[in-house]
Amino acid sequence: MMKSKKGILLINLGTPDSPSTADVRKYLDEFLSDPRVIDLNPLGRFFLVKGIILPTRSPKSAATYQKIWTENGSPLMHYTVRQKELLAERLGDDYMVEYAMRYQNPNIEKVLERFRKAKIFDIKVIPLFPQYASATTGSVHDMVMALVKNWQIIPNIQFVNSFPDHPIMIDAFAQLGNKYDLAAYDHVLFSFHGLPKRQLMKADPSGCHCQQVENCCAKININNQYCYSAQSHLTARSIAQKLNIPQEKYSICFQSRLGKDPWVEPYTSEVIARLAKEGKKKLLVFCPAFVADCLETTFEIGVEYDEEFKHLGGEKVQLVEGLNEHPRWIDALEDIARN
Ligand SMILES: C=CC1=C(C)c2cc3[nH]c(cc4nc(cc5[nH]c(cc1n2)c(C)c5CCC(=O)O)C(CCC(=O)O)=C4C)c(C)c3C=C
Ligand SMILES: [Fe+2]
Ligand SMILES: [Fe+2]
Repeated sequence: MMKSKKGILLINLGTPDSPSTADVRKYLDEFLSDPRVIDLNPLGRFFLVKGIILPTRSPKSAATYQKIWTENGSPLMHYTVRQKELLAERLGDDYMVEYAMRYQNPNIEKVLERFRKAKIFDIKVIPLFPQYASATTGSVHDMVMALVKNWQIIPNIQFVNSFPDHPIMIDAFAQLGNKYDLAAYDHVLFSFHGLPKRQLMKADPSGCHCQQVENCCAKININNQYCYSAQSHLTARSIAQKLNIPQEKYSICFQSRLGKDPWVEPYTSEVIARLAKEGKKKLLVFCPAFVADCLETTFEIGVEYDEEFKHLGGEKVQLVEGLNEHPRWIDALEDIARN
């Protein structure tokens, strides 16, 4: 067989084209209409998204996006582009590296067409989510499969599922943490993006482990190996171990709850309130569900939770910046791409 280049496709979640209310609404509409994200019946989802969430959340989210928007645009977009460029430099001429976003632009269909035009039919899809969730990685895989299913030559696609304890990525998070004097902080938080509890339970093939066994996420086993929460715990434990943070000095929590349904616990806001009540003054917060700074880290943790903690008597919530362009993270991406 002729040797052609190998394709590497990095895919992140997506971000609005601009921080205007109209563009944010368009983005939220596409995102929240995905049945893997709002996993209700189609009619229920339609009324919830179009009738309730979009009219109320679009202007509010747009105001927040305006605060985090930089001269380079959305941080999530900027760092995804840089990650693609830096990875391409590492991989050299044997590879064609592209990036796409699951929602909005650049869309996956257009980018897959670039591979087809370049006659590249050996493609590795790397969703930029260290922990698997049907709402993120699952949705990316679903979309790629739907798009290539009608191609004459169905490409040889390798789907990366997750990499919650990738040793080089863990090392990258640890190097970022080491920029701070850990001894100067009263407590360390590992705050992950949240997920509705029912979506966790759907990832348990036994139906009798997740949320039913005490400390169901404390160890990875056959029933929780694809559980977003169990994988998040694994990531946090691995970073804490690498940084020698004792168990009593760190907590794992989940942020960004949307709607009234129960989401994975404990909620970051409640953990922060408890720590303030216990008299803790300085918190260091890692956000290891994200490989780039974005609205959910820069604003929600770095601004909103900092203000909330101060209001409750604390002094500082210090956000550890995202992996972004860190060379050790690019090492990890290179390893994932090559192996
Ligand atoms: C890192 C993994 C992510 C999971 C899991 C996830 C699940 C999830 N998210 C929502 C709703 C929203 N998320 C929003 C922003 C957002 N989410 C992620 C990642 C995960 N989401 C990222 C990287 C971002 C930031 C994008 C950016 O442009 O910076 C938003 C939009 C912002 C806002 O209005 O708060 C919503 C809404 C649900 C419902 C969900 C699981 C079901
Ligand atoms: Fe999200
Ligand atoms: Fe669990």
